[in-house]
Amino acid sequence: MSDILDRILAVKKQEISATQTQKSLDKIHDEARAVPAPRDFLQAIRSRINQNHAAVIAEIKRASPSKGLLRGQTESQNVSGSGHVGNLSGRNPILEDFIPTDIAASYARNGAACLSVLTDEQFFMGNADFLRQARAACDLPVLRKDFMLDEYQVYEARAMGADCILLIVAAFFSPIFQHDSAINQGDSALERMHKLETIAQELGMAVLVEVHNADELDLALQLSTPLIGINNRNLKTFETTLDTTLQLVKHIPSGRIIVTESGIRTPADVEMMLSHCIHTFLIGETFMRAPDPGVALANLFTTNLA
Ligand SMILES: O=C(O)c1ccccc1NCC(=O)[C@H](O)[C@H](O)COP(=O)(O)O
Repeated sequence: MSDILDRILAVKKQEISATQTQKSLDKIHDEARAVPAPRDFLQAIRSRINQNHAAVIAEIKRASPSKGLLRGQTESQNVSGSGHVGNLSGRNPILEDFIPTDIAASYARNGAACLSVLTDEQFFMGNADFLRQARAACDLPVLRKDFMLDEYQVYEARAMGADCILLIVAAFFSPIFQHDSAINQGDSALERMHKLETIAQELGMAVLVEVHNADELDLALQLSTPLIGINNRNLKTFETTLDTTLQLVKHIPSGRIIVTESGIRTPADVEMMLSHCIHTFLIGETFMRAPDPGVALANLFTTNLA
């Protein structure tokens, strides 16, 4: 296995097959159609920008492969119930703990356009319940942040309440997709991405397509979604450089909404992106490490768009 993405995708392959054994594609398909209608992710971004504000997709991420635990505890956490931690005597849950409802409400109060919630359990300590809890605690549209390869995961995303899915182009260039016929079922990378995009759109969800380099961008631009995420994190070294966004943005035609993802930490980072007309940001770690993630958002985004 060459990098973290390959290791994550190998686990996703197992998960997809195990989950389908428990719940059939037909059943998850029905559940996806039975949940309340999706919230408009694109409109939430556009409306913040039209009001002269940066649009922030604020992430709820308990841990990450690059940084380990970011917020909360690893033990005694109730992930399947309310999301609230038991036994808090002597500690301040807002300051110390990972409580998706509180984080989501704070993000909403402080001007986030949308939420992003990690649902991957093994590498990010995420959970589908975190998405459900966060969405129920506010009116913001929610991105299911996970590693999609298969149509089952798109229906599953909608069934858990997601309003947007993520398609990481690198996942479809990976050895596991390219060489495993059980996963690709004869589809090329572009064919599979098209299929997943179409299902998401039919279900009323938006699609954020994510790239790290020019080859991935070529493929992303063949999809119809206007939302193009440029991830500043190198998945082999975990280093982030905002230069990735600045280089790739030159090759994106007008009419797309560019989302700069990963490694945004300081007001200077935000100002630099705004000065290059990049108005949409996906930020996790900087907010997760702050005592109150929503207040950290408000403090990072103090200026209006020009
Ligand atoms: O965050 C990681 O370590 C990571 C490792 C491997 C694949 C993806 C990873 N992160 C997913 C993301 O895209 C970020 O959570 C998101 O862009 C926010 O980044 P940040 O603001 O740096 O937390």
